[in-house]
Amino acid sequence: MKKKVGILGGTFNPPHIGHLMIANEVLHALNLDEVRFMPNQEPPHKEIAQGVTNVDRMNMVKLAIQDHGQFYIEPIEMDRGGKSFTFETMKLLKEREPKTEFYFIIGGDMIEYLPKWYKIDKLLDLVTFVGVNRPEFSSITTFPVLLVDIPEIHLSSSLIRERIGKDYTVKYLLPEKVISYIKEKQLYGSKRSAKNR
Ligand SMILES: Nc1ncnc2c1ncn2[C@@H]1O[C@H](COP(=O)(O)OP(=O)(O)OP(=O)(O)O)[C@@H](O)[C@H]1O
Ligand SMILES: O=C(O)c1ccc[n+]([C@@H]2O[C@H](COP(=O)([O-])O)[C@@H](O)[C@H]2O)c1
Repeated sequence: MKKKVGILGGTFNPPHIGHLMIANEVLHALNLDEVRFMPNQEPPHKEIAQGVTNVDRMNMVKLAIQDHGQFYIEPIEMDRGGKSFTFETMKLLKEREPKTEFYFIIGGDMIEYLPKWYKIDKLLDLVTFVGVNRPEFSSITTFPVLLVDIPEIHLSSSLIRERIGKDYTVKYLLPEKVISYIKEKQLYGSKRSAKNR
């Protein structure tokens, strides 16, 4: 039997419970062997908020996934310079692991963006896209996307960055270990002495 691997590509700035939940939902819905969290080096379509290094994003993802036996990190985009076009990445992964079936997991915002992805038609030959619903975005698309219905969570890394910047609570929105890392490194304008977590 072929190995079935989910890939959750993202900027993870920072990783939050939405990411963990969608990865776990898809893992079980499609009976995957594992899900790999794949932080991009340079997102093709947006700027990375300042003050956070690639190493910080990698470290935060590692901390976020460490308690789940079927979650792994995929460092391939961090190991390669330049913009992280998914087509280039998946071509490389397919060369390395020709027998693996890859399922690329995306939320509603990325489903809407699919027409603009680099070499999307060729990418569709390399992966099966798996879409999950996300509040305020549509999952309707003319592209072949396998939809997995998940409990919706109205949460984003942007909201977490904004709250931390205002010293407002983020407890339960991301793993405690990631919150401690953010405080320790004083990311997103957080202060070590912050009263709220
Ligand atoms: N709450 C959510 N519900 C469904 N999908 C999500 C959710 N949060 C993130 N995703 C999906 O996870 C993947 C990685 O997302 P990303 O790391 O960019 O987080 P984000 O919360 O969208 O970040 P930002 O607010 O900085 O743009 C994307 O495919 C995105 O659609
Ligand atoms: O290859 C592309 O053209 C492309 C365009 C937009 C997004 N992606 C990838 O989609 C994943 C989710 O993106 P994001 O912004 O939600 O972190 C991440 O792995 C991105 O590199 C890829």
